[in-house]
Amino acid sequence: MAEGPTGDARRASMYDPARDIFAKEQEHDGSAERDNSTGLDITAAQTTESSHPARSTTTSNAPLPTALVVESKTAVAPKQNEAFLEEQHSSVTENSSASKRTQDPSLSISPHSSNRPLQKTVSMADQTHPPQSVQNETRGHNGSAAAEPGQSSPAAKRKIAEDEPGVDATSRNARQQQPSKRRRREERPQRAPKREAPSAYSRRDRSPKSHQHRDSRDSRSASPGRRAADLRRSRSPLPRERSVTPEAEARQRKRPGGGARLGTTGKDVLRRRQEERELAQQREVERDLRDRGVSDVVRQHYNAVPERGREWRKTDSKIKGLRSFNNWIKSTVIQKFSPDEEFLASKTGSKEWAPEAGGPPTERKKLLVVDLGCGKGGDLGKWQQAPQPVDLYVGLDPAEISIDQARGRYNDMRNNRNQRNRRGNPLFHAEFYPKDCFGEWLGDLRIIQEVGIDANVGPNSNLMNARWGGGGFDVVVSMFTMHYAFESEEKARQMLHNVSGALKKGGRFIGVGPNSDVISAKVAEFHKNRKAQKENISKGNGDAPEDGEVEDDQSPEWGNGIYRVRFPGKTPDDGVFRPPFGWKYSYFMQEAVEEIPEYVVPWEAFRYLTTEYNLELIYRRPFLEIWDEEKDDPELGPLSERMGVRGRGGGQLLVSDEELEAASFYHAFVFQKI
Ligand SMILES: C[S@@+](CC[C@H](N)C(=O)[O-])C[C@H]1O[C@@H](n2cnc3c(N)ncnc32)[C@H](O)[C@@H]1O
Repeated sequence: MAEGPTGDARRASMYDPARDIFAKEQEHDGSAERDNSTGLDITAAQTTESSHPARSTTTSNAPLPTALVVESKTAVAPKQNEAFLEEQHSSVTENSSASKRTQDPSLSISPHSSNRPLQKTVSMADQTHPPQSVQNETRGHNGSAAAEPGQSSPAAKRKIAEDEPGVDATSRNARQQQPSKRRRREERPQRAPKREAPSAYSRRDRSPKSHQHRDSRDSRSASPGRRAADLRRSRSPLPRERSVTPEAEARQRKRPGGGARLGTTGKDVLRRRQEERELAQQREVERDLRDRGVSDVVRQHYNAVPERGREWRKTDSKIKGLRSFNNWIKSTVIQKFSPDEEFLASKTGSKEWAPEAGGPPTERKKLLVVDLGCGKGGDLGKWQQAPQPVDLYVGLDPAEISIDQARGRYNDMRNNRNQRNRRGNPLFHAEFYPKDCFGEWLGDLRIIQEVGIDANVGPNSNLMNARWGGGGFDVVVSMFTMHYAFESEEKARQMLHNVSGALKKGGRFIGVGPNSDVISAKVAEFHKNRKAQKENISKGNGDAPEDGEVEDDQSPEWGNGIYRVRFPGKTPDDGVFRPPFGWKYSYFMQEAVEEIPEYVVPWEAFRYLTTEYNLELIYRRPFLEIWDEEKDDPELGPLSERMGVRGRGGGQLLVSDEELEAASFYHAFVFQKI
């Protein structure tokens, strides 16, 4: 049996399994009520059509940068999506009165969504957005100063003095009566803790003017004077967490003896609250343990996958065709979507500089990239070849051994005498950390803080604080990792909070992963065939069933000699995964992974969630369509030959039919932070 939703975080617009909707929570009577302003109904009526996937998808009608708008003619999406995003659109506009928003902060809609219709359902083929130049902004800095390492407390030092041999009690008393130097020092107002120097990445100003200077501020090329000036600049503090609970307020108001004046009712209330708090803590611990169960399996699995080296992968691997194909797809999305508008504009001739024209690459603004689930660093080379040079690459993954291997790979690249890429760009700076990117906040990593991450994103974000916010990364990337986030709503939201928080406005979220349309179609087909089989048998046609042959508890499974997908339990007859979280299946692929648990990422639910985090879809394609569209591109075509996807000189495909079938399980997507 596939697991149901496991997240129970209290947030605006949580998935409500009882009613199969994303509903806003209203606290006034203690019960969750649906708020139509953003609620998303996935009712039975709407989903009846979804078992017939339509060749259409939805996209917002917000204008996009020309260079980044890529029209999809063929992305497959269940029709259900049209209905529920349509509903979302109408309910947002119906309820968008400013007065309502101000009265109830939980209903606040992001500046973007309140200024324009949030969603419109259109076929991607119909997309004709006017260009929009996403303005680079000067953003507020939210990096926080690191605390100084702790020193031993004055009390502890006094205790040591008391125990000092050779010091008699009288002189000790005398010493204690005199206000000691130490005491006087303690009584002086404390100075603010010393701030640590920000890294070169933390001060990257996003105003166009400062672009000219940005690279000179890089720690590796900055002049001492400039760096000193950088260090002198103060950071804006993170918005302080306010005491929001009644208990916290009560604590602040409390005066000596106040407790005695509390009546029995007051004490009962406090006791009840205390019990509630303890219960909530206990639930949190239980949830942590449960989540850690699956995460540990995944982490241990990837830690155990051997690193066999490039030569083996290119020659001896039984799935070398598939490896090459998947790598080419990743390179393709990196090449197409990592550059920013300014860089693309310069390539199309509206600016003078272009790498081919011989301008030094360091004059250009370089990219700051964070890779969620970087594995063993297999994509480092792809980033090194990115058209717009990368300044910083941060690789994160919960598998510590993989992180060590990624770091090793990067060090090998550094030790290579020829570090420059085909375009002459130097090797970027990279850092690697073990991190669960879907269960934890990325902002507790120092390098992420220094570049910039804004906690104030998502459905609960506060408009006032949002003005100051904004992450500092140009690109967040998730290559074959997001399916681990859909274990629960809480994890899916944590992932999006990290992604949106880390991205600056206009930044791109690039990913590849299993395509739920393929999974839904396979599951629906499985149930259809079984139904037909049962009907056939009950009509007396066909052979009598073997014991357990047409049992209800059978579940879908498919694949071929190199890959296999297997659901351990019941699946929806129509292939529509409701609720959208926790649908576990096992995935097996030759050499790459043994059977490990993954979770369906129901595309429409994911799309809906992204809108709550100001992420706008700009591209989505199944892998095989990417090949069809890009294989003859003047750069990507030859790249496919160099990468061993096809023979030299436009030769034949070196990927077997079984490998292509395995590749058809995946799609690529790109969102832009708006
Ligand atoms: C199939 S590998 C992909 C690795 C790499 N992105 C690539 O494309 O080669 C999946 C990776 O996701 C990582 N992963 C699993 N759970 C994760 C989590 N909670 N946060 C970040 N990464 C995770 C695994 O450790 C593993 O390295």
